[in-house]
Amino acid sequence: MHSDDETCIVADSKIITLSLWASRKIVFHPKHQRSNLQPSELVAEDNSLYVMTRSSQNWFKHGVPQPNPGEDVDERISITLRCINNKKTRSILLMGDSNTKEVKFGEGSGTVGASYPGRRVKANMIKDIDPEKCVGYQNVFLHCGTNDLRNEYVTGKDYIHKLVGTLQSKLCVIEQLCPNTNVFVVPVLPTRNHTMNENVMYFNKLVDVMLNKRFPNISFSGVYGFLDSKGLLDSRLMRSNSSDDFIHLGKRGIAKYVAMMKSCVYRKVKSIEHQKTKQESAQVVDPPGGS
Ligand SMILES: O=C(O)CCC(=O)C(=O)O
Ligand SMILES: [Fe+2]
Repeated sequence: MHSDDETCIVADSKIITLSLWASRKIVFHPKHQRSNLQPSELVAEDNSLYVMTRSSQNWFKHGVPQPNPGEDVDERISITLRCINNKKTRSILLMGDSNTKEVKFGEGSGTVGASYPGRRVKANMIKDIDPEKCVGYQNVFLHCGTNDLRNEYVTGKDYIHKLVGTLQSKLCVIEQLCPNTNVFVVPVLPTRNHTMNENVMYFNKLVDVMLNKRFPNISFSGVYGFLDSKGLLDSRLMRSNSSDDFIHLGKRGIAKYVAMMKSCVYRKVKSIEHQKTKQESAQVVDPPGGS
């Protein structure tokens, strides 16, 4: 039993298997204990195709059971087609509020660019983060927005502690579903509203502590280049056409945000490659069987 979950397989792609010459049973087993999914199976007939989603690989293992000893079965061949992208180590899923809406993935000017394929998924509040959407991406950016921290919602420090608890439980599920994905939590960008900023800073501080304690591999950085000398969101990075919008990034701000994401991914990919090379050369140097 196995999953087709190699990192080079494109996240939203289909995996297609063509069966020829004979039929076989294909079995599917859930991979995670916490999931309430049931095992299932299908018969792949001669001259048929069956299709699996890439993300189903994160939930199920599949396989073709061996014939019983002495059982006489016709020969079968299967051909499996997968969509591969060699830039996959740089694939990005960006999940966040309206401030991430203008981040455009794809090719051409004003986009993230073809070297970093990906997509943006809306999550206006922390409760809207959908861990299943992260599967298949090598890099996930969770952009915590200000919606949860609106002055009218924040009833006190307990409320902010609870929010961080919700974020922690979302991260636990992401960790389980996508153990090999690099996760980046982007701190909430301070705004130009002082009262809101107090809540933002308190939330960011708690998230920092929670990540250090529970998820030491998750990166949490990227805000400070967006602030002016007073610690407020730099007005030059904001939308210029509306004076009462004290939250949203404009074109320049979005470009800076995209550059920040790309540099986070680039540095992470390089450090993973570096670690791998170090491990490989250690294996070459080590005498077989150890000392
Ligand atoms: O032969 C089959 O139907 C399964 C093939 C398969 O799982 C694979 O090639 O990854
Ligand atoms: Fe497979």
